[in-house]
Parts: sequence; structure tokens; C-alpha cells
Amino acid sequence: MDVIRIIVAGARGKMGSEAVKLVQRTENFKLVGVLDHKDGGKLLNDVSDYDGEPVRIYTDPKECLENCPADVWIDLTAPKAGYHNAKAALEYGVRTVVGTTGFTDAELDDLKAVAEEKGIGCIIAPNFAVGAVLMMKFAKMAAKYFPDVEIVELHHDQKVDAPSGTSVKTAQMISEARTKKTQGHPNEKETLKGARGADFEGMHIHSVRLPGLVAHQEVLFGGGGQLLTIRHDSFNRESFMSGVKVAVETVMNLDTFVYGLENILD
Ligand SMILES: NC(=O)C1=CN([C@@H]2O[C@H](COP(=O)(O)OP(=O)(O)OC[C@H]3O[C@@H](n4cnc5c(N)ncnc54)[C@H](OP(=O)(O)O)[C@@H]3O)[C@@H](O)[C@H]2O)C=CC1
Ligand SMILES: O=C(O)C1=N[C@H](C(=O)O)C[C@H](O)C1
Repeated sequence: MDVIRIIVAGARGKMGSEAVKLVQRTENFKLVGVLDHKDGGKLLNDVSDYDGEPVRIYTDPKECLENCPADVWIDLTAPKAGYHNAKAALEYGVRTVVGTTGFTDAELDDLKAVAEEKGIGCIIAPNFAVGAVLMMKFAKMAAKYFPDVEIVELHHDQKVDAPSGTSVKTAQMISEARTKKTQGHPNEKETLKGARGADFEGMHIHSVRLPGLVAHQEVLFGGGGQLLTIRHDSFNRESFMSGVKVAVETVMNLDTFVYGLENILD
């Protein structure tokens, strides 16, 4: 098996530190550099419990790419940073696996254009947990029969983007199967702004942020006298790592842009 050289961006964060552990324990993955906000110039070993071969922390993506020859850039940072990092990596000819959420449609289109122009793989997955991918697929199946749907996503209170990337992806997948419909009473009025949540093509997305939570989502379908609830819970960040591993392995054989893990799972 060929060794896959990997840079992890956001390596000191909640997801990035799990990704570093994943790279460390996977036989043919090799950590060659990391990017983060803090401790630029130091070794990761000096500021975390990483005990693999020493790797340097960079704060500038281009400098990181120039100094750390890599096959794959894993990005787990923050909305704006994730976009700029992924673009820099693709322009440098490095394949990308992006878990960062909160991109605009224009940013996604731009990353797709750069990946296609360069002819290299780029996987953007708003959720790497296999259960969450199944939740989205089941929701799409149900939407054919139940056009009335509300999405409730619940996350820890350190999350900066709302609604979550997963809830937006869920709404996009549902809209592929759902007959367009504006839900609720036609004369509905909010007496408190935001009471009905975000509006995605007439579907509503509600974002809950509370300490103690990790990542959770319910998709509620209502029909005459019945309610179908599809729910997924991630109780820890380890739950995302098998998806990250599959994405890294798959991106090595891709020469195009993929949005959503469901497009690469069997
Ligand atoms: N696709 C998926 O399955 C999942 C995706 N996510 C997404 O992954 C991202 C990271 O989540 P999480 O780990 O919880 O967040 P954290 O805030 O814990 O980690 C983000 C890390 O990136 C660093 N960072 C932020 N901005 C920059 C920048 N401009 N340059 C360099 N480093 C930067 C942060 O540093 P500092 O703290 O110093 O700012 C931090 O170390 C989010 O977008 C989240 O939505 C999360 C879970 C699952
Ligand atoms: O920030 C998080 O934690 C998560 N972000 C992703 C999202 O926005 O959907 C994936 C997962 O829900 C955890």
C-alpha cells in the first residue's frame, strides 16, 4: 500500500485532533504537517499529546504547502479559513478532504471550478458520520411521501455556523424528492423574529445550541394523523473518523469534485 502524506488543518481543534489520531493509527497514512491559528513554528509534539514523528505547525496555508510535500489536505477549521485553505491546496495541486462547514454556494462553486480546472479530487462532506449520511438518505426517501418537513439540528455551543452544514445538505437532498411547498398557514406571521427558523424552499430549519451536546439532528415529517421522525446522534468526534478515512482513500483516485459522503459510499 502506498503511503498517503497528509496535512491536517485545524489540528488543535476538536475534530482536527481526532483526525491527527486517525492519521497516526492508520498504517499507510503519514502526517507531514499541520496548520492552526496558534503556536506557528512549534512542533505539534510540544503543544499536544501527539507522539508520532515530529511535525511543524504552520499558520499560513501556502507556507505549509511549500514546506510539507503532501498528497491530501484535510480541512477541519472554520468557514472562511476552510474555503481559503482548500482553494490554496487545490491550486497547489494537493487533493482535499474538507469537513469544514459554513461555505456559501459561491464558495462551493469556486472550489468545484478549481478542482475541475486542476483535474484533482476534492471531497467536501458536511458530515462524515455514516449514520448521518443514512439519515439524509432516509429523509430523501421519506420526502417523496411527506412534503411537510421540519429539520431540527442540535449542536454544542462552540459551533460558529448556523444552520449546520448537515441540515443544509439534508434540505438539499430532500428538495430533490419533495414536491415544492410552502409549509404552515398561508397567513402565518412571526411575532418574534426567527420563531419559525430558517427557510429553505419553504422547509424550516431550527438550530439549537447547548453545552453538553455534540452533533444531533431530527428530521420530522408530518402527514394526516402521523409523524415520522428520523434522528441521528453523534456522541463523540470519533464517530466521524471512519468517514474521514474513506474520504482520504477515495480522494486519491478522484480527479473531480464531490459534495457529500453519500456520493462515495457503496
Ligand atoms: N464534516 C463533519 O463530519 C464535521 C465537520 N465539522 C466542522 O469542522 C470544523 C471544525 O470543527 P471543530 O473541530 O468542532 O472546531 P474547533 O474550533 O474545535 O477547531 C477548529 C480549529 O481550527 C483552527 N482555526 C480556525 N480558523 C483558523 C485559521 N484561519 N487558520 C488556522 N487555523 C484555524 C482553530 O484555532 P483557534 O481555536 O485558535 O481559532 C481550531 O484549532 C467546523 O466547520 C465544523 O462545523 C465538525 C464536526 C464534524
Ligand atoms: O460543528 C460541528 O460540531 C459539526 N458540524 C458539522 C455540521 O455543521 O453539520 C457536522 C456535525 O454536525 C458536527
